[in-house]
Amino acid sequence: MTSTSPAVRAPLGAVADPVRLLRSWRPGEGSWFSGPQGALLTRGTRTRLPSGDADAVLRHLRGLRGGPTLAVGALPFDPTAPAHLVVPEHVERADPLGAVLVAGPGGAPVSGTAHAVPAPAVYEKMVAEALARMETGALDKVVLARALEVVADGPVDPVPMLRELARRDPRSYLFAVDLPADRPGAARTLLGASPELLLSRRGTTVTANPLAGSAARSSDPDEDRRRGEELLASAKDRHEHALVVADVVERLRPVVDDLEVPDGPCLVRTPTLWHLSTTVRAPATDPDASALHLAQALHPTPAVCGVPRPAAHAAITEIEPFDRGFYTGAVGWTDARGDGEWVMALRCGEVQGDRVRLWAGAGIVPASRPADELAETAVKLRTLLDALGLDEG
Ligand SMILES: C=C(O[C@@H]1C=C(C(=O)O)C=C[C@H]1O)C(=O)O
Repeated sequence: MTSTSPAVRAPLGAVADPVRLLRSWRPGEGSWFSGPQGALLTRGTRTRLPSGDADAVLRHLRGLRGGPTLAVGALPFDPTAPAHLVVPEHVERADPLGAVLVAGPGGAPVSGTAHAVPAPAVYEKMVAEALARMETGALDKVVLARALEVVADGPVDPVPMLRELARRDPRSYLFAVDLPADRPGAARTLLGASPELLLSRRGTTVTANPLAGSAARSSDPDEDRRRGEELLASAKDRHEHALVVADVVERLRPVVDDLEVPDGPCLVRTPTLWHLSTTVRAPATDPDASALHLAQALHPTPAVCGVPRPAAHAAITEIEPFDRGFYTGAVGWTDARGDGEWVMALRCGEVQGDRVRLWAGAGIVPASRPADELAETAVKLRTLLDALGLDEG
């Protein structure tokens, strides 16, 4: 059995007040993660890990004496690209933000311009191109994304953005990951409010919660309920969802025993969208299969890539006009016991200096229509645009 520091071993009980902890996050100083199981704030960098190799990371963490024995960071969409993982100097944990009202001033509206990459009409052509590839039978599903480049009139402060994301959806997986700056003096932060758990391992339980299949919410409660029910009954969305669950199950089965898989999806909601959701669970039996190992066994799932994976990955590389970087990768932590939580890097943006880049994608299957998929990405972009107080343009 490995020894771990009290900070890491502490149950996710009340160690600190989550709202106070959220308010103390500062860009360039550490990272923030919160979700239904609790909140975690890191400060400082004790070691920057040279690679995301899960065996090497677990060995490193188990060899540490004193200080936090966990690594936090981000895995890129492309599993062959470098991960960003650090062992922090300090870790503080707190209860979940839950429904706690994150009071105080909301987001600070940013003034500036947003430029779509590519233009919306080009995104529709990208979807049409994916549909043409599907006709040959080489591709069953692919997730295609687009980006918005915001150029602000001055430096963008991610602190009020994080608070605003928390205020709007305290139950989401909220994150602000300190990334290595690529310009001197400007902290670089990946921040967002994701609805999707890639994988967690806590004590004796492994959990994955793939989402796929989406519908915009409505401010009218009857219409909102109708849209949720329509999504749950939609053959197109259930098919899109089933492809993801099948892949997650196929990749988890060899590495865990006794996987529990529900018969069908249920609905989950964010402030702007309904999603189809399936939670799969298994007992955690292998002490050396850490949360990072298991997350990497799944990533990239067809919720963000497609089926078959090689053809979908190739389509994304050829059709999307940018490198996704950490968007549709995963953010989170893994510790010396093997516990950890990795969340899909979705509904997020990267802030550095006066620039913010936001992304959103949609799963394309043969029954998809380009205009609907464009509309879905527009709704997904709202999460970050609302935190910035901006419109798409
Ligand atoms: C790709 C994104 O979301 C993913 C795609 C979904 C879909 O196509 O229905 C739903 C949830 C996510 O797995 C995104 O938010 O950018």
